[in-house]
Amino acid sequence: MSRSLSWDELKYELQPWIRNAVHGMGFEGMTAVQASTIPMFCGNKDVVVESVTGSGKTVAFVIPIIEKVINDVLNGSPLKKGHFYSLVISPTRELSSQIQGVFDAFLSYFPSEVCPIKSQLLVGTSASSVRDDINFFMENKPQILVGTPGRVLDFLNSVAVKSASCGIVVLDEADKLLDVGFEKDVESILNLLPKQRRTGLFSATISSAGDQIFRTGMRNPVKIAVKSKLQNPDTLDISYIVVKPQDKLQYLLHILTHIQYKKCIVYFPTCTSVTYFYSFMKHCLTTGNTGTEPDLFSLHGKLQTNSRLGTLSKFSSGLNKSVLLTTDVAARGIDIPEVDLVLHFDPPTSTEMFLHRCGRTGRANRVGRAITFLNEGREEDYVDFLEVKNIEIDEMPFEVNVTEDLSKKFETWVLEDRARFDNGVRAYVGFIRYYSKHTASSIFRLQTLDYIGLAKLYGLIRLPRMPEITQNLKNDMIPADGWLVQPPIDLDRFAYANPQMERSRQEELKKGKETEAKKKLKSELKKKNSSWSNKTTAKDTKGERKTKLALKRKAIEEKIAQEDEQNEGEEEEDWKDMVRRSKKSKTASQIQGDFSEL
Ligand SMILES: Nc1ncnc2c1ncn2[C@@H]1O[C@H](COP(=O)(O)OP(=O)(O)OP(=O)(O)O)[C@@H](O)[C@H]1O
Repeated sequence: MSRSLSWDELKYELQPWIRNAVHGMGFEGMTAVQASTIPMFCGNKDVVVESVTGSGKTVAFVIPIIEKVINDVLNGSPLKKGHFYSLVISPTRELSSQIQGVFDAFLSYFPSEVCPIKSQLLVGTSASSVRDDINFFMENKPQILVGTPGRVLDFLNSVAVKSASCGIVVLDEADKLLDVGFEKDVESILNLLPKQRRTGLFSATISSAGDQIFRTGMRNPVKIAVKSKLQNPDTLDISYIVVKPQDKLQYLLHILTHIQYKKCIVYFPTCTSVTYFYSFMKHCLTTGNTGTEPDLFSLHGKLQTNSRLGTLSKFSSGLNKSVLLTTDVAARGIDIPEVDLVLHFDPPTSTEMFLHRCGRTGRANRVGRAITFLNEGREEDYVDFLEVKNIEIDEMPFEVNVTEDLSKKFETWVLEDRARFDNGVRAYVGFIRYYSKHTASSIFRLQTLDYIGLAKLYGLIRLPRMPEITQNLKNDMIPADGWLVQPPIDLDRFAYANPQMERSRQEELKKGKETEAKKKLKSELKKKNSSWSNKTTAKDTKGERKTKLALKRKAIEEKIAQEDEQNEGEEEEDWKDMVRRSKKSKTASQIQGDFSEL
């Protein structure tokens, strides 16, 4: 998006009110992807569009959809009950809501006296059901629908909704939608739509969708790729910093409180790690009181839709320096112009996700910076790996001087509430599972992970028992009984701050102790019985030995008798002496044998 072209150069005649809209919205020129996509998609072509993050792909499909819908409204027969003209699918609720916002921004310029053009959002929320969506749809008669795959499919499956008039469909973040997880729903949606339709696939990383593209039922699609040699936008500066895992949080807090930025997004590996670090970071920032602390927000996929959308809107509109802690749920498509810093607490599991995360900044020709933390050791190879993939990355251009040691503060904070300890363990275990899913598996290896350093990063007081640790950490490196603090904590007395949770823990503890006592009693009884039976077996073996001895004695006596018969006149020997002699000779020969083998 380095150079913008005049809208006059567009090889398609836009409706006058759309020309007014683009200028009204401050889009003085068009971007390269808009210049190449709009004429194709407005003509009768199916399109597959790949262009770097923040290059204006949304407008590149919003204009053709509006053009077509208005054409249908003005020139076709009136839209029948339960019908709609177009559909946009995106992988997340946030992105769907954002896309609907772009439609509405354009449509606010449309002269409503002609005929109102409306859009409707279809995403799962606890506040509204599919039935509510259908009722709203029947009442408001929107021509344009935007939503996430699950809710769109449920909606289209209703008998009240008719898909026959849908003439244009867009899959935004198409590679994600065609990937496992969404692919089945998306395929079912496409099967419900008329075959004679226009289809557009859009993403910054569409090449990774591979053959899946051909399963979307497109007819001779035009591939539009707006790219330079690099996969990241020119205005986006990507750098890395190598740290010991246990120092990472100090570095993060230092960067967030010491460098210049307006809005920052920090990506964590899992929902649990977002919640966990959010609580501790909030604690650190509120007790820091240096006046440079940013406002902190958290967002992840396990939160209710309304709360997610609310957080995103507060983060976007806040006037203070703000930080959003999140997961990959907010990695694709989210467009918040003021975001000028992105931090990867850990690199994501795929290169595509790395590009999408970084691409939340440096959008639309604005300057942005993305920094990724790399754990000391093997992870440093990630730099070369990205360069091979045409992603330019340099060492972070400034020093971080961390003086404060957070470990004591973290330990005190964790010991205040057992729930924090539980969450820390959950976050740590979740991270290790996440780590095993890296596509660059020769770099991100479980075998070389610093399990103890990471446990310190997660504020753990004790290492959890998990196969990844026992298989990859040498026994002498595992601290006694897994304790990372000395003296060890009395876990029975480690309480939850929440009284209800503590009450049920106490009950469980009591029950556990009772079962333990019962078990002990049972095992003692078993021991008693088993020693009696052991005695019996001992008796048995004693008896057996006696019989064997008697047999042996009998054999010797017979032998003596035979020899006596043969050697008459020789002195009669006591059989006991003979036994002694034979035993002695056996031992002697044995010793001789042993020596000879030396
Ligand atoms: N012609 C234009 N001139 C200036 N800014 C534009 C233009 N078109 C779009 N923009 C702005 O560029 C920003 C990025 O646009 P958009 O969200 O569509 O990017 P994208 O290519 O879809 O990115 P991603 O791949 O991250 O989803 C938005 O803030 C949008 O308002």
